[in-house]
Amino acid sequence: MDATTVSTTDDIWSPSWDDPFEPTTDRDDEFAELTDALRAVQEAVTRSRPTPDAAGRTARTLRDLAARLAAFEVGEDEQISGRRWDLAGRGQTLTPALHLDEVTDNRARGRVLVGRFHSGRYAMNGGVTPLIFDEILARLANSCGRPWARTAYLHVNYRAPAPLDVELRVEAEFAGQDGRKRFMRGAMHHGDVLVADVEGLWIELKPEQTQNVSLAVGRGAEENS
Ligand SMILES: CCCCCCCCCCCC(=O)SCCNC(=O)CCNC(=O)[C@H](O)C(C)(C)COP(=O)(O)OP(=O)(O)OC[C@H]1O[C@@H](n2cnc3c(N)ncnc32)[C@H](O)[C@@H]1OP(=O)(O)O
Repeated sequence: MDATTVSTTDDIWSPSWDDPFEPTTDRDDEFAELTDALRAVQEAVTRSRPTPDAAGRTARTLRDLAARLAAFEVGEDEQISGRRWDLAGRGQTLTPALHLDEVTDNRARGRVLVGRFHSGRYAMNGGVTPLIFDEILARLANSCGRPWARTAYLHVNYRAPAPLDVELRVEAEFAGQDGRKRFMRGAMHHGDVLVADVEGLWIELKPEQTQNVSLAVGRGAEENS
């Protein structure tokens, strides 16, 4: 490991901003297991063609599980999902689980395997490619103590269909900085085949931009009523 290379341990994935989203302390493997199980359900539902009776029974079981978890509901700043920086996929299931192998000051690389849940037809859905790029580029843009920045754009070029159920390599590069603007680049490969590449812009947030946008929108609606 050279001087600029960082390991994929918890402290690296701790975000650099001031608290409210401080990584959760209950780093139980059971939550990782729960996320994996949810991914398995997503995949199984997608792959299946159940009878109406089986679909109905499964739906009732899933609703029952949702009701049981509702008893543990917390605010977004307290939830675990999306904040398990140590896990591939951060404990969320919107994006395919990205395994990050390396993040340095200016480069990141990882691997991802996409199942049928994220399929368009026989290949990865076109909307999923930006999700994966956003994940790795954002990690790099916001890593190594840099103040928090938000995606301004992602320009994705689709070069070849991305096959399912095989490992895809994903790379990101910190291409340059101009004031608050951070220019990012990335690429996705299957073997030697370039599947997609991307250019992205991240903008460092001003303090007032770190507020809860949804709350601000809610307040605006109340004031206008
Ligand atoms: C404590 C709790 C923490 C909490 C922290 C919470 C962080 C949440 C982060 C979540 C991460 C995400 O999921 S991000 C989700 C997806 N992204 C978003 O929702 C972003 C929505 N957009 C925005 O919020 C805003 O547009 C920003 C922040 C990106 C930029 O707005 P701004 O700060 O007013 O910037 P502005 O002055 O207009 O522009 C600055 C410079 O960037 C350039 N610029 C701006 N946008 C673009 C663009 N799309 N394409 C080209 N260039 C652009 C401008 O020309 C200018 O260049 P020059 O004139 O200086 O040369």
